[in-house]
Amino acid sequence: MNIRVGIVGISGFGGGEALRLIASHPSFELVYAAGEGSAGSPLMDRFPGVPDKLSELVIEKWDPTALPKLDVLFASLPTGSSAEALARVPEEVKIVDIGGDHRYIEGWSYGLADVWPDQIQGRSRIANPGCFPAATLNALAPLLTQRLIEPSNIIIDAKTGISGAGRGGGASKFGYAESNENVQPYGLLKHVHMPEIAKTIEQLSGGSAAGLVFTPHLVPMTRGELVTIYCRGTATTEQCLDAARSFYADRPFVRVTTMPPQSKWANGSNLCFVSYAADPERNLVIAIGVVDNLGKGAAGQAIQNANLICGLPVTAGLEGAPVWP
Ligand SMILES: NC(=O)C1=CN([C@@H]2O[C@H](COP(=O)(O)OP(=O)(O)OC[C@H]3O[C@@H](n4cnc5c(N)ncnc54)[C@H](OP(=O)(O)O)[C@@H]3O)[C@@H](O)[C@H]2O)C=CC1
Ligand SMILES: CC(=O)N[C@@H](CCC(=O)OP(=O)(O)O)C(=O)O
Repeated sequence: MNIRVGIVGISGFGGGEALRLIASHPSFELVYAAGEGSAGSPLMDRFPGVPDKLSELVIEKWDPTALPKLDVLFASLPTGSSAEALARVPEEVKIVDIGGDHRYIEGWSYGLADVWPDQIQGRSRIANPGCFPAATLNALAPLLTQRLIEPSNIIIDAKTGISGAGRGGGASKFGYAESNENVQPYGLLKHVHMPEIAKTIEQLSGGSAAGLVFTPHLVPMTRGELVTIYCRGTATTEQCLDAARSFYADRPFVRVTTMPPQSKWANGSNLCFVSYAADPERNLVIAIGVVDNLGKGAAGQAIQNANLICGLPVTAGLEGAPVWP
């Protein structure tokens, strides 16, 4: 079965990763590529390694009212620039928005695909989670649903590869000289991912996430993301691991490990690794989550969501092993 798909924002990091995954997807056929500055370029010029079957495709100027016949559109536009245009996409075209404009917005389902796939199946407007929420919420979901931690006392310390900031334009602040051998905290106290993390914590636990603290750091790697989450609770390490093993028993993309996971384990894949260490006497639970920011953090989870809304096996096109080293 061929499902006709398009990508807007294909020249960017998220769009490019969606292209890579769709190129080898068993059911998706890429028939539409769009952008702004890249419009008019043959796909081959932007991505010289693109498979032959896609070599004729030319990037079009993004116009939601001039789409070819499409079943699914992946939108990978800068947050803040997709809401108005996506509202004009015909109703019959399903949308997965990789950007941040539709998270917890009426009419859109929050696509936390490993946690609540049943809330995604059958929908046609999916807001993909941000990259940090993807790593964080997958690690926390088993603990919150089993009431093993207090939802109101969670501190997230996150590290991300530079590609998390996107390809950017000429004014990009993430050149080699600034980023290499440098660690940079940012978004203190008010990062844009706080609301979606807090809302999901509250939804999963039924309690308040009022004390949430989240501090991301840019580290000098291309891809990858690791979150270390400090929580209050009296569960043991084994109880946390068991809760996660049973929560993710039939979820192919989340691996529960006893060893603390490393960012490289997930690179190039849609996998998420979670692990836990707890000391009941100190009322302390540490949860760790690892994703590839462009995989589970963006395009991988977007394909997973598209599989769910198209009624395909959830693993279709996502079975490739991570890249290592
Ligand atoms: N990078 C990551 O790890 C993650 C990113 N995201 C989100 O995904 C979205 C895309 O991010 P990312 O790929 O990193 O960003 P990039 O900056 O790499 O790419 C964004 C692309 O959007 C296109 N674009 C910008 N403005 C317009 C417009 N007006 N019309 C059409 N196309 C436009 C640009 O294409 P052109 O070259 O043609 O101008 C550009 O290539 C963002 O919302 C981001 O926050 C989410 C999770 C993780
Ligand atoms: C390194 C870096 O800048 N990362 C981005 C997260 C990318 C992402 O998930 O963005 P959206 O929520 O906009 O989709 C950030 O912290 O904002």
